[in-house]
This record gives sequence, C-alpha cells and structure tokens, in this order.
Amino acid sequence: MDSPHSDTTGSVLSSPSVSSSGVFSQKRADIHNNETTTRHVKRPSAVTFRDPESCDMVQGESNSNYSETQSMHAAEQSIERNGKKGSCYRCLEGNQFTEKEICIVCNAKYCCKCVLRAMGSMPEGRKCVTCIGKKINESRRASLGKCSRLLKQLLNELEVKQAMSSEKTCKANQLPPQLVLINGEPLNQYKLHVLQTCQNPPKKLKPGRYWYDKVSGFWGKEGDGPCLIITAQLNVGGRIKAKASNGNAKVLVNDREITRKELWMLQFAGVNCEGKPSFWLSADGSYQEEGQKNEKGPIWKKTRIKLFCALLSLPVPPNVANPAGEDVSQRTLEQQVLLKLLLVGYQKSGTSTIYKQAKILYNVPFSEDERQNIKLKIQCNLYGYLAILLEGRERFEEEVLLENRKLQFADGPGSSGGASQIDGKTKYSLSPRLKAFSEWLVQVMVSGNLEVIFPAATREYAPFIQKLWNDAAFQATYNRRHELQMLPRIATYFLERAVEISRTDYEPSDMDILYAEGTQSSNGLSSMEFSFPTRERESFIDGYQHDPLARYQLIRLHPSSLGASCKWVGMFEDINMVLFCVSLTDYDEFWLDSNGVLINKMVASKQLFETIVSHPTLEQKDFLLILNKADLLLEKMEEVPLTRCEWFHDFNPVISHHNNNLTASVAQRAFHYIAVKFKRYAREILKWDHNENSFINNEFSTTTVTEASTTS
Ligand SMILES: Nc1nc2c(ncn2[C@@H]2O[C@H](COP(=O)(O)OP(=O)(O)OP(=O)(O)O)[C@@H](O)[C@H]2O)c(=O)[nH]1
Ligand SMILES: [Mg+2]
Repeated sequence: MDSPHSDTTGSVLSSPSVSSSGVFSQKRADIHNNETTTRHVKRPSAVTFRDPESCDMVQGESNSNYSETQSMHAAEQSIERNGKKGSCYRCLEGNQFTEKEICIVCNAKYCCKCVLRAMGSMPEGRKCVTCIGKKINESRRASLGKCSRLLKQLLNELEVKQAMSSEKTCKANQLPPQLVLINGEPLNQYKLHVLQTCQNPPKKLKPGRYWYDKVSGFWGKEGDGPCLIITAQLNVGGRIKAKASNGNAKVLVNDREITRKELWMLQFAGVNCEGKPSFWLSADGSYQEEGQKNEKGPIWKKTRIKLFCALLSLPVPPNVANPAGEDVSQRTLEQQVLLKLLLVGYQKSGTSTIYKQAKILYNVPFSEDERQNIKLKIQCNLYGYLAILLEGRERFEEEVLLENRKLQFADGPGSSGGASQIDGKTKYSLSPRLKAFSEWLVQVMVSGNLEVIFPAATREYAPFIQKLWNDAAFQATYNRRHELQMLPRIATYFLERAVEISRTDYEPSDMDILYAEGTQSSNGLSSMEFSFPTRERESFIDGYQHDPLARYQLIRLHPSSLGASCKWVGMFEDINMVLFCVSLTDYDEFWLDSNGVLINKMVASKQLFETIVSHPTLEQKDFLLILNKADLLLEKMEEVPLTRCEWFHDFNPVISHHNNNLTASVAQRAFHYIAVKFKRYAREILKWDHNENSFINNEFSTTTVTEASTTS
C-alpha cells in the first residue's frame, strides 16, 4: 500500500454504497490518474493545542525537548495535494461545503464517495490506509472515538462502534508518553499507564507540560493555577517547583506558591493564612502549618466550599464534586480493564447463539430496535418453516395420489375405488382457500422474497396461520416433519406457537431470541460489553473468582466477513483472547465451499482454525476452544459413527451398548478426542515446544476405556 488510494481494502466495514465492482473500477482509475494522488510530505508546521479547562497545552510552548518531539510528529502529519481548496483529497471534487471525513493523521479530507476507499476497514479508526500505523495529529486527540455524521450514514451502528473503539484503543493512537512532562520530567510508558489508570486520572490528557502536587493531588498546566485534583501519591514526574503554577500569593502549599484564587479559597475554608505561612495539605483536605504539630481541616468540610470553588474555577476532589458518588462510580467503570474477546467459528457453529446467551446472562439488554428486528426475523422464520412444511405437504399429497393411482390400476380399470380416490382428495389435501395461500407462500419462499413481505405479512396473513394450524391436512404433514430435511431442528419450538408468534402483538421472550435463527447479521460483526453482575459474582458456586473490575467486550465475527485468507483479522490486534467455536455435529455434514466444492464441515472448521491460529495478528493471543452442540453429539453418534469424518478415522473407543444405544461416556470420549485433535493440530501448526499438559497426556486414552468404565 503506497498511496492513500490503495484499494486493497474491500472492507469488512463494507458500505452498501461501495460495491466491490466499484472498488475495482476505482482502482484502475487510480492507476491512470496517478498525478492526482495525494502525497505525504515533510513540512514543519506550528502545532496548536486548544486551551481547555481540561489542562490542554496552548500554542507557543517553547520547551526544547517537548517542542522538538512535537514538531517532529507534526511534520510527519502534513499533506500536500492538488485540486481546489475545500475539495475532496481523493476525487478532487466538491468544495468547502461538501461534508467530509478527516484523517486523524494527515488531515486529508474525503467526501462520502471516497472515504471508505481511502480509509479501508479502519483498523485504527479514521486514517488513510497509508497513515495506518502512524501517530495521530495531536490536535485531533480530543476527537478520537467521536464519530462524524458522515460515517454514521455510511456504516451501520456496529461497524461505527468497532471503528471508533479501534480508534480509541489501538496502539498507534495512544498518547506518546514522552510528550507529557510532569514537573519538568517526561513520562515513560509505564508512568503514563500509572497516571491514566489511577482512580482519578487527568481528564482528556494531551501532550503538554503539567505540574502535579503529589501530596494533595492538585494538578494543572505549567504556569497556570490548578484545574483538577487527581489521585495523590502517584510516582510520576519530578519534584514540584515553587513557581509551577505561577502563583504570587506568598503562601506555600506543599512547596508550591499558590495563586490568589487558591488563597481566597483557603481563607473561605477557615485557614489562617496570615504571615506568609507554608502548609502541608493532604489529599483528604486536612492541613498542617509547617513546624506545627496539630492537623486541621479538612478544608472541604464546609458545604458551600463547592460553590465557592466553582465561582473561582478551582477544582474540588471528585467525591466532593459529586457527593452522591456518581462521578466516582463512573470513573471506576472507566478505569476497569477492558478485555476483548473475539468469538469466531465456521458457519452455523453456534457463535450467534453464544453471543445472544452472553447478552441475556450478563444483562445487556437488546435495544428496542434490536427487539423489533428480532421479532420480524422470528416471524419471517416462522413463515419460512410453514413454507417448508407446505412444500412437504404437496409432496406427501402427490405421493398418496400416485399410490392411489397405482392401486386403482392394479385393481383394474373397472374398480370403483374410495370416494377420496375419485375426487383426488387425500389426508394431505387442503381446502381451496388454504391451498391458494399455501401455493403463494411456497412461491414466495422459493423466490427468496420472504423477508420482503414483512411486516405487512403479520397483519394480513395471521388469520391464515390459525386456520392452517387447525387444519387436519397440515397437522398430518406436521406429524411427518422429521422427514423434511430442510426444516431445521429448532423449527418445532416456534411452530408449536405458530398462532401466537404470527400475531402483530407478539413479543419475543429471551428464550425465543436465543433460539431464533439469523438474528445476528451473518456477514457483519456484533459487539457488546459486559461485566459479571455483582449478584452472580457472590453466588458463584464453581469457586471461580471473577475479577470484579474486569469488563469484557465480546466481538462476534462471522468467517464470511474475514475476506480471503482472513486478511481482516488484522483489525483485531488489540484483542485479548480468541474464542474459537466448533460445532461437534459437523463431522458428518457437508457444505459447498467458496469454490463450489463439497467439503466436510468439520474439515472446513479445521481449516478455518488453522488460518485463525496461525494469523500473525493473533500469534501471541490466548485461545479458547468451544466445542458446541455437545447436547446433540450422543444422539448423532447413535446414527452416524464419528469415524465418518476422515479426520477422526482413528477414534476407536471400546464401545459398550445399553439396549443397543451408545452410552453417554462414549460421547464424552468423543468430546475429549475432538478437543485433543484440535489442540494437537494447533501444536502442529504453531510448532509449540513446551510440554503438553496433563490433558494432552491423557489423550486417546479413549482406546483404553474398559467396558466397566464406559458402563459405569
Ligand atoms: N442443540 C443445540 N443447538 C445449538 C447449540 N448452539 C447453537 N445451536 C443451534 O445451531 C444453529 C446455528 O447456530 P448459530 O448460533 O446461528 O450459529 P452461527 O455460528 O451464528 O452460524 P451462522 O448462521 O453461520 O452465523 C441454530 O439453530 C442454533 O439454535 C447448542 O449448543 N445445542
Ligand atoms: Mg447464526
């Protein structure tokens, strides 16, 4: 990728307005219009930081160390281009009134047609593809994670969330520690971390020079009065200077000469400041005059002090700022560690079910919009199941008619036959009205337009559902539903309540949502955050202690969104763990792969596993293998042996039968066998050199299972 126009993207965050063919034709246009491409050039520029209450730097900082480093970054970020002022940096069209998105590194501005092509899948947020990996323009730090209207129009809610989250959390966009100087001393990575993760960190920290009174927690921009009280006693920065805040009140507090405003505040709090005293002020507001023994205060105890400080634009400790403690709990939430979990698996492995389950378990409510969409999806699925049954009914009817005709023929042309044989009726025959409805529904299903008829269908056709459900021919078909391969297992759960579900006032329960198919977009990604609710934490009986401060982000990703060779996995460099989901029942099932070749689903799952495990981005990540649908394994093994899958050819436990049935422990053996197969395979791919754990050592003990143990 050597130009911001590189279109090696074909984004996961694809937009409906950018078709793949569009990307290709654009690519060619770029080759021909090379002269119009933007170029990054080194051009020194003055960096201006806003002067905020929140301790930002102001223009004109002259400290050599700081400004040198800063201007170096600024130089990298300049961009030169052709085209008239205000036009898009890519297509060179539009003017200053055209809505545009800005690259947070080089400030290049792109119109809505170009932004996704110029910025690709945004693994680090809004950056031209050529700016990926580069430090952001510090003047844009305040806008990190704040999405523009334009992006919201181009991407869906989740895609926006993912891009904004990456923008805030990815490594390249983090504040360079050496650009933050405290009491004259630059921070390092560790100290920056200490500062940012303390209980009351400085808000919206930006590069700049600050003073910090470690004893009281007072914090401000060098040369200015205090703007904040942060956590005290942090091991960051050098020794505070008396003139750090440019005070002239002739009163020293913790070795710093305070400002006039601070002096007024102390006097209001009842502190005797006569005779140029020096004080020690603690984080809790208690104070002591130098040389005196008695501690006084705390200065914050006066109830009106908050108002007084507000009038003087002076900070108060966070718990005083909000006596109800809301601020503190909010902060606590912010500083909790966010652990990112990436949930991925082959098609139908059950990732969306796990995702929904987590939502329900950890009380992450579905929004009104989500519920409405899920409701329509469930109703749409129901009509789909009915259509499959009705199609089956036609087949059953034809079969019976054919059978009858054969019988008639065998009995000879003169035979009278039953009444039903004469009028062509069977137990699968519908009344003309229901038949018309049935034919229409089957046709809609076959043409793939089922989703199009909703939500109108719920109003117009609900009465038919009731009639259909009560119809004997339909019930006869329903009783033979297991013969209909197209009908998913879960259909019965919904069909039993067909009348209720088809009504307009139907409200899906959590269970309905969990069981519903296709409620998570299968070619996008879904993301949610959760922590273990306190109640659950207390009543946990498995002895596992959850970190009470840990928050988790669960990102569910469908393999189809990963592109060829899973190239978009690169987006997830900051995740902490990969949850790889495998459906245990895949071993005898087949699927057409992208080349139209029929492939065993377990083998396909293994291939996906290999791609993910060996992806450079995920090299150092923890992996958790989830073997899903374990509840169906035994039942399946009773019908089809595990060895049906070529990869499992050596599964050979001593099998004991109870009334010709396999025992549960054989399914358990199979479960362990598959787990070990995956683990061994990972070891093979990654060439692990450390010892196998005890679980591995126990592997394939399946072959030594005695009859006694399998029947116990
Ligand atoms: N019996 C049983 N069924 C499950 C289990 N997990 C998932 N399913 C069912 O398996 C089917 C596929 O599960 P999904 O969660 O949709 O799988 P997915 O990985 O999202 O698959 P895509 O549709 O490709 O996105 C659904 O009908 C689920 O109800 C399980 O543990 N046991
Ligand atoms: Mg699904």
